[in-house]
Amino acid sequence: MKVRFAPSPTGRLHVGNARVALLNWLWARQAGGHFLLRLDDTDVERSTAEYAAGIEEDLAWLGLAWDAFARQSDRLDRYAAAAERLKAAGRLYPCYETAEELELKRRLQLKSGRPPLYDRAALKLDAAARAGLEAEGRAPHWRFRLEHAAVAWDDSVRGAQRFEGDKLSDPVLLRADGRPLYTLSSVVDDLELGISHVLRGEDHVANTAVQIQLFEALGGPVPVFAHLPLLTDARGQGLSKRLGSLALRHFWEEGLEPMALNSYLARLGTPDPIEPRQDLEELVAAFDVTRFGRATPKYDPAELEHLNARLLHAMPYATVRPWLEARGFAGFDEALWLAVRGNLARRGEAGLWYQVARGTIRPAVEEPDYLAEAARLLPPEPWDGTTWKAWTEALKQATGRKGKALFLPLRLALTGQPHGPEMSELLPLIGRERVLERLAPAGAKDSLSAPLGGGEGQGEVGDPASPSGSAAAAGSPPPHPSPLPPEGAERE
Ligand SMILES: Nc1ncnc2c1ncn2[C@@H]1O[C@H](COP(=O)(O)OP(=O)(O)OP(=O)(O)O)[C@@H](O)[C@H]1O
Repeated sequence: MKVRFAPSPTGRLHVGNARVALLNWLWARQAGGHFLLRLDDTDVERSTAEYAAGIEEDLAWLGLAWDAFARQSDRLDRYAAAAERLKAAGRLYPCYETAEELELKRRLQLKSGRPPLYDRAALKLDAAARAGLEAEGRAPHWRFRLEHAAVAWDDSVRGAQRFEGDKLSDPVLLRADGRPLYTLSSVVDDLELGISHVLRGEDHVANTAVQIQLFEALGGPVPVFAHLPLLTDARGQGLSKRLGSLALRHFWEEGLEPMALNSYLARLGTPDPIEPRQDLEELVAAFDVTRFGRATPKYDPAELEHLNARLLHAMPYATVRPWLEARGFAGFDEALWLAVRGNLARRGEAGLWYQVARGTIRPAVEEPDYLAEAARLLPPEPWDGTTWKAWTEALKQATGRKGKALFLPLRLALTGQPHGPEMSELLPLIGRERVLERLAPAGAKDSLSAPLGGGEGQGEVGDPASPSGSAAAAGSPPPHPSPLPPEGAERE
């Protein structure tokens, strides 16, 4: 099996493109086949090298490595050779109508209630008429002469498909300047590069009917086709690379997990539940092209956010460790990761908890007298998961405080945040020395005026090695407290 993902480098990939890329990749991996990345860059006015590089960057971010690479602009001689074969076989014929003439014909057809099909007037021209038109300075464009027979295929997503050849217009394959159109270049590539399965958006269904005849005219095998409905945005609007809608690049700039997007796109449009998956291999094992339905799937940002958080909350330390190390979080060990991951909406927020447990923060000190009492009752080390309970129990006895009044000033002083991971887990990770410093920091009086959970120390908290445009990172946005236990609702 060999599949391909064939975007035009006319913009950055969007989630709809990513879905097609991912599903092709999964299909190939599951079958032990090959995945080709082909850049359809014959539209020289709109294709750019930057967009081509952007597509590679976006696919790399998703983790979709390609086994082979092709660029249509490198293969123009192949399309020209195929066109010559079609001409020799009488399947490609020259036409001389201008765009205005064609438009006029179209309008007349529509007015008289006929479908706007090309009337094949050019087929009736004899050699003298053609020579006359060329002498006028008209260069021909070339149309593929379709067989007026039924074209049918068994689509892996849509089921049985059938088009009548006489209800289709002979498509233009070569422009007047000799440049090939997509219909030709795509079929020549699929044939010559050995593509066995074509999975793409349903914007290509009508193309497929024509292309099947072209595959046959060029003497090659016809691939298996699968056409997926096009994804829309949350409001039901279509997506376009050219308009930059829902570009993948924004997802990675915002620090979204690529596996959250992969997990989402691999299930969207199927009746199966959308579950967070930590690696692509899990998605490969579960892939089944026949599960995808024909209804238009809507991209739901809230569902993706939720999935991203669920993915992080279950993420093994081994998965995140290289990323933590690359950011210079020395000593961000497994215990710390396990303590904080359940509070992350973005992995970049891990930097905040790194500073809480291993670095310095500006504690939000409220009620210094209470904190002084807390320091006095702080148990000696070694500490474990029971220390917090023992400490706060002693404080409760000594002060008569309970609930929010007992817990919140401690959390604020020790983490600088009103919310966060379980204090019983955090406390041993912060350690006695830091705890004492934070309960009675120098200049504590000044910090009383610091905004709650947002002291200036927050500026240092976060990712010490923020990516400078690196595609490898699941971004590192400025940290912000995660909405975890409601105030005063410590479960200790
Ligand atoms: N909204 C969408 N949902 C799912 N697949 C899509 C969507 N838009 C395009 N595709 C598919 O993505 C692949 C790449 O197509 P293409 O490069 O033409 O993208 P495009 O977004 O339609 O581009 P443009 O906006 O530049 O015309 C094709 O298989 C196409 O069918």
